Amino acid sequence: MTRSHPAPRHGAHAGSTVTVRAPAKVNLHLGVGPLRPDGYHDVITVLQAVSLFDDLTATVPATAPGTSTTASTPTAVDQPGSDTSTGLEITVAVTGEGAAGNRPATSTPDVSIVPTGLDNIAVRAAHLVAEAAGITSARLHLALTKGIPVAAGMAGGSADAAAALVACDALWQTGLDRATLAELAARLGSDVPFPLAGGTALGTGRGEQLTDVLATGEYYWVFALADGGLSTPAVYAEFDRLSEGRLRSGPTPADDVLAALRTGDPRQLGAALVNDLQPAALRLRPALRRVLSTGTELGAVGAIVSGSGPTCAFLAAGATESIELAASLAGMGVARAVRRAAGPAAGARVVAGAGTAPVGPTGDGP
Ligand SMILES: C[C@](O)(CO)[C@H](O)COP(=O)(O)OP(=O)(O)OC[C@H]1O[C@@H](n2ccc(N)nc2=O)[C@H](O)[C@@H]1O
Ligand SMILES: Nc1ncnc2c1ncn2[C@@H]1O[C@H](COP(=O)(O)OP(=O)(O)OP(=O)(O)O)[C@@H](O)[C@H]1O
Repeated sequence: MTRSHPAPRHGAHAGSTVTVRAPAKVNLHLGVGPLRPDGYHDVITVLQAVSLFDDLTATVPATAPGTSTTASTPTAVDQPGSDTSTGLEITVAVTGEGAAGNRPATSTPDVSIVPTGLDNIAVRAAHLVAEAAGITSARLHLALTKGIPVAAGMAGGSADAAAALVACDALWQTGLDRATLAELAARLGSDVPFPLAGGTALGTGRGEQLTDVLATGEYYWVFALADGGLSTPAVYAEFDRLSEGRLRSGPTPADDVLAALRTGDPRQLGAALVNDLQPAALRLRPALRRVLSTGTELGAVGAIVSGSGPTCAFLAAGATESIELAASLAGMGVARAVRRAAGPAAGARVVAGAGTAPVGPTGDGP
């Protein structure tokens, strides 16, 4: 069965709106196996959601796409874009990290800009929800407020995709269950199921198969953001180049990180952090070596490239130490910007509009 514009009785009349907040991630362990025939790598990874967020507001526009205006703060930059490739008419506006014109002059434009057409992963997510629910015609405006740096190894696009899945499900009242949303998420990208779930989880397969892990404690992170982004496929390709000729079996298991998470001791976790993509990221961005050593010298109990980079993640011994570390790191001038965050944070959830749920205590940052 197909439906045209979702009917008012479903709550998706013009002006209906829902805002979903989704978290960034850091890989506490990223073991990478050899290249598979399908172009992916088997991984064993432990992911933690941290309190850097993207907010996605999905609205049924009151006016025709292209003529709608978007609310923005005086300093924000909007990128109106339109996807009308199907019966879905979707416009996108971006403010914050990755909005065009709002990035440092030295950044690489192709990976650091958030696209606003069908190539925006949130738009693709909306298409998947419509398809799963049998909706063939609808108008939608997606306003992204990005707090997660773009192409930075923190799964910002994946967070937006997870947010769009939850937002469209709520806005269109499609009633898709969590397992179906997780399945759609895995089709969008290896990292997408995780920001849907949040918390701390073990990822296997290409990273999309998640299992809960027993984790105690709260962890205080400091992130050193870099100018420009790194392309995830390029970092994996560099990983392949570096491992060429070496006999490699499967990805390294995450036992040390899992044991540390059970104790809740940040020092133990800091010593156990592993990222098999780090040598590749450092090869592509040699300057990150200095960022990592600076954080360690300033007292971080763990220092690692986040995912495919170029963000560097530092684990602090506690909340106070994270404030001191962030201030010192910012003062050293080795990073474009420094952000503090706590983990684990909650997964993608409605924070305003239909079905608003209260924001949890770990959901709003340190
Ligand atoms: C580096 C990580 O962020 C760690 O969590 C993820 O592995 C990347 O996940 P992602 O950005 O969602 O990646 P996808 O969109 O699924 O894949 C993009 C590209 O990254 C490479 N890729 C990704 C995941 C994986 N397990 N092996 C890969 O080789 C492939 O070249 C793929 O074409
Ligand atoms: N909503 C979006 N937000 C950010 N980037 C997007 C979005 N949609 C598409 N992209 C594209 O995806 C690319 C990767 O961006 P993203 O911020 O997800 O990188 P990442 O955090 O390094 O990814 P990961 O950690 O999952 O490998 C960008 O270069 C951008 O062109």
